Amino acid sequence: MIVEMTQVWRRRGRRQVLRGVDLQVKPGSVTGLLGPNGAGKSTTLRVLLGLLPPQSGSVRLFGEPWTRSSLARVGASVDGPSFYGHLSARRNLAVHASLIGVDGGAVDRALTIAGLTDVQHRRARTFSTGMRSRLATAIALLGDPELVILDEPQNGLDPEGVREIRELVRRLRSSGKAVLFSSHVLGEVAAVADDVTCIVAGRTAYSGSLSGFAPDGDLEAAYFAVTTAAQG
Ligand SMILES: Nc1ncnc2c1ncn2[C@@H]1O[C@H](COP(=O)(O)OP(=O)(O)OP(=O)(O)O)[C@@H](O)[C@H]1O
Repeated sequence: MIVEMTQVWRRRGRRQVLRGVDLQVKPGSVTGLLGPNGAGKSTTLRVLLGLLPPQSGSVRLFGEPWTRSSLARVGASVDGPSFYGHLSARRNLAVHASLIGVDGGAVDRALTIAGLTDVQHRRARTFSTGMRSRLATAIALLGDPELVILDEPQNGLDPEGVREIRELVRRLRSSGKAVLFSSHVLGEVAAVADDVTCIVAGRTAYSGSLSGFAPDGDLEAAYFAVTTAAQG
């Protein structure tokens, strides 16, 4: 397993936000993280990235107990796009590449996989929301990570942007990477995910294959059935 979280608990302020999160990500697969607003999806991703230590439970990455050094094999975009608006996409990537010590070849590979080669010389501040989202993902890809984590990548995108993210996620999978992304866009989860984890009120209500979650292909009906039952 690339990710194996078992019975993770975590408070934020006085609230017990996570109260039993189980999450698995298999090699080379795409996992969609679902759940209502405030269910704990972002908190779960933050625990995985070591931004918030778990109070209890176990977090394993790449088959071993979590360590900070294992994050070298993870690329993440969890806090929205962050880059220098006055620099081109290419220069932004070059700055990040030198920070993490990878060569110019990594910049070209990240531009290609994020679908930004044609606009690489444009200043980032002129980018649409969709292009910004792909630039953030390109930055996450620089270190050639085995696991890519995206927090609500479709957020605020128009239909074309949503389609570009779908194609990007598929390219990531075809290049052998595992992808974990949170989303409220059920149609996109249905279109790209192999597996689904659904968190409701801080607990995992379902974790397994997409086809097991929605055997008849109706992800919306399955989502409401699982979230209603878990809120019980
Ligand atoms: N910095 C913080 N301090 C205190 N509480 C927080 C903080 N961040 C989030 N929370 C609370 O933790 C709970 C879970 O938030 P989280 O962002 O993990 O949920 P989410 O499933 O990602 O939600 P959404 O779908 O709205 O993004 C919410 O009740 C939220 O108010």
